[in-house]
Amino acid sequence: MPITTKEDETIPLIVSIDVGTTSSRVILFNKLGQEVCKHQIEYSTSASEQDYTPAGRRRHSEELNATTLKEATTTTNSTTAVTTNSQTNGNSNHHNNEKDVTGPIFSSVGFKIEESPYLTIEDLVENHTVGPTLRFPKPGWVECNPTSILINVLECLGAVLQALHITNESRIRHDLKPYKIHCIGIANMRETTLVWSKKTGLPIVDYGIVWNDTRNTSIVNEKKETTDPNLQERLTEKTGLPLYSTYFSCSKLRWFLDNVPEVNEAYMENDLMFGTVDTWLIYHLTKQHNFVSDVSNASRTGFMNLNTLDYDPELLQYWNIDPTKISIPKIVSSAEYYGDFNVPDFCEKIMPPTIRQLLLNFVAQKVPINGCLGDQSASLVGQMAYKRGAAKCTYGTGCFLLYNTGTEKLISKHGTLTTLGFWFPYLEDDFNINKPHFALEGSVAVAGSVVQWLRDNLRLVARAEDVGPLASLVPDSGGVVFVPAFSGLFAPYWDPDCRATIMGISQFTTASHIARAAVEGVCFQARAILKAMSSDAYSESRPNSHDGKDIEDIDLLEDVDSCTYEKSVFSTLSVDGGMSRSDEVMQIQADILGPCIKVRRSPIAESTALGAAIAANMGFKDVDDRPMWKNLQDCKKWVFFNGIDKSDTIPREQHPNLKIFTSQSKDTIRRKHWKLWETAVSRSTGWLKDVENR
Ligand SMILES: Nc1ncnc2c1ncn2[C@@H]1O[C@H](COP(=O)(O)OP(=O)(O)O)[C@@H](O)[C@H]1O
Ligand SMILES: O=P(O)(O)OC[C@H](O)CO
Repeated sequence: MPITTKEDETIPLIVSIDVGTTSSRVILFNKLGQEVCKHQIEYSTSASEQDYTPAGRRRHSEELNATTLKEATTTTNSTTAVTTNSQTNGNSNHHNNEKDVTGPIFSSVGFKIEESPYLTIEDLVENHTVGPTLRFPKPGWVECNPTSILINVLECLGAVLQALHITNESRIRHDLKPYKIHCIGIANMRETTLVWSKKTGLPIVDYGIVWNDTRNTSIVNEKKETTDPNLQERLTEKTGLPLYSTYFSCSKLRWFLDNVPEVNEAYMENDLMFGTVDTWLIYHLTKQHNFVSDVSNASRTGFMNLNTLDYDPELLQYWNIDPTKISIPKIVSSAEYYGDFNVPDFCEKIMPPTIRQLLLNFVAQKVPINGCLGDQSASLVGQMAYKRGAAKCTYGTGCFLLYNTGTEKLISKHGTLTTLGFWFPYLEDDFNINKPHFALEGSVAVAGSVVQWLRDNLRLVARAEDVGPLASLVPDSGGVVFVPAFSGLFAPYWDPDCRATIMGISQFTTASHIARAAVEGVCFQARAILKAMSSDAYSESRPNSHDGKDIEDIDLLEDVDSCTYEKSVFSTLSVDGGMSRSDEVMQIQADILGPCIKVRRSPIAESTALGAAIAANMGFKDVDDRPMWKNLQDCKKWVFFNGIDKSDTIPREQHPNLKIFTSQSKDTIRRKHWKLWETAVSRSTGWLKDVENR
């Protein structure tokens, strides 16, 4: 039975659901932005089958268990202590009690392994077959299973609710306030294209096409060749996107319609529903079956006009999509009521009884899903980069750098794209913060996925976290350059025909050189994006020239005499995401960027999930209903400064988990390496076309 208590006798929490490309997680956040409880499921890659159950869950070795538990215990104590201190207005006795009660249960890492049996899909499903969540059926093809995504989310939520239930019982026994969940926010990988039936709600085929899939290369190449350049320019102005990349949903939906008879049949019978992962989740996780997409996700479909924030008939027509034959989700803001949480029937049947009961109790509590953001927008919010000029870079499966341009839509002249950052309409009109905010985005298709490739395909390392130490065994890559273009090259190069290359190998080359070159390949792309964005931002602020020179001819990142930390447009790069956890990788990034930019690793490990929680909080129209924070400033005060009013009381640099990386590289060597990278890129581009023409 759910525990019922009066509102002021509870401590508020927000649930965040974060569906990444290679993992799903559910996190409970408190007012300090701390992870009170978390459960994560990591997916397999097809090259690592023996490490996974047939359903695609990563197997946990004894060794991994031991490490996780050790980390869990350490994190538990410190996390709980800070939480209690603020929530009880500094009552230290209370604090000590609470620490004892929650100690064994709460952690920010891997409590699940400690607290509940590790369930596999095979255990859950009787007569159903659920394939792996992520699969790579052919070169360049990346598919996800929409049903598995839902089940993973429910399993994560169930596990978290189970821990919360046990904790609350214990807290009540010890005369402590129980926790209460107020709302749910969602962050999700973007562009991934799913199609399902209006009649049944079930996927038409058992896969969605993931954002980094390149099966649509010929579609985009043909479109590019046959489209008048004036029209190309107009469409890019409307969408902010380089439409002839394989990246966006429009050409993926076109591929579905052209190549999968079942999808085309559903389209002809008006039974086809299209959506990205946000839409799929909200559709099935709300009682009302609400069919919506938040603006940040919709802006990645290639169908949305950034000027109207609605679908554009010309764009739909361009991709030959008849809107009368297909259901396309309504575009809504990032923070509003989307519906009350529900468990879809087809998932409920296959959940184990205890988890099912916990989920159904949760349904009875009518918890609203109130916030949704594409994951990169979510981490922009979670890093508190609300204001124009703020930037962040997230190193997950891919790497995504977003630069907040405020309410103004900036179209890049240097290869980055324009996207919708976030829209929180219920906030008070304070410097337009309640208006849609735009961002310039530099997207790198391959970041953590090259680490997975080294681990699963080459078996150079046993775990992702071993890559940094392996790469830093050598001082440089020994002349090796790795262009990790598994899915073509995204920003700022935009070449769907590029494929990954490793150049400069000699007998001197070791595994460490390859690992280092792989990591550098990601960091060089981040540098290329920063160079492009600096030029865009600089041209905007000083449109004429840079000391008489043409901006195109200047690498602002190497303008070391005038471009000091203080002067540079991007003096600090705020980073987060899986790969940023490695000190070695971030030092390599700082060395590649040089002295104009320092790398600042966020104290908030899960910025993306926190961003979704913030959106959910701001989705309550009435400020008095917002369970944790009154507005974004209030949120920053609690999350960054422990609720202390004067934000300068605790300098940000002294935040315990914050780490700054500065360049240790020599100017001449750094510049030489950058030239080598540019040469390698130019030799890798157009590879597929060259191969086909032979
Ligand atoms: N310590 C580490 N060093 C290098 N790479 C890492 C490390 N930890 C995780 N990764 C990489 O980060 C990725 C996972 O990051 P995450 O932010 O969870 O991604 P996503 O949201 O795309 O699932 C994986 O591809 C993994 O290889
Ligand atoms: O899975 P991530 O975190 O690398 O994010 C995927 C992006 O949303 C794709 O655009």
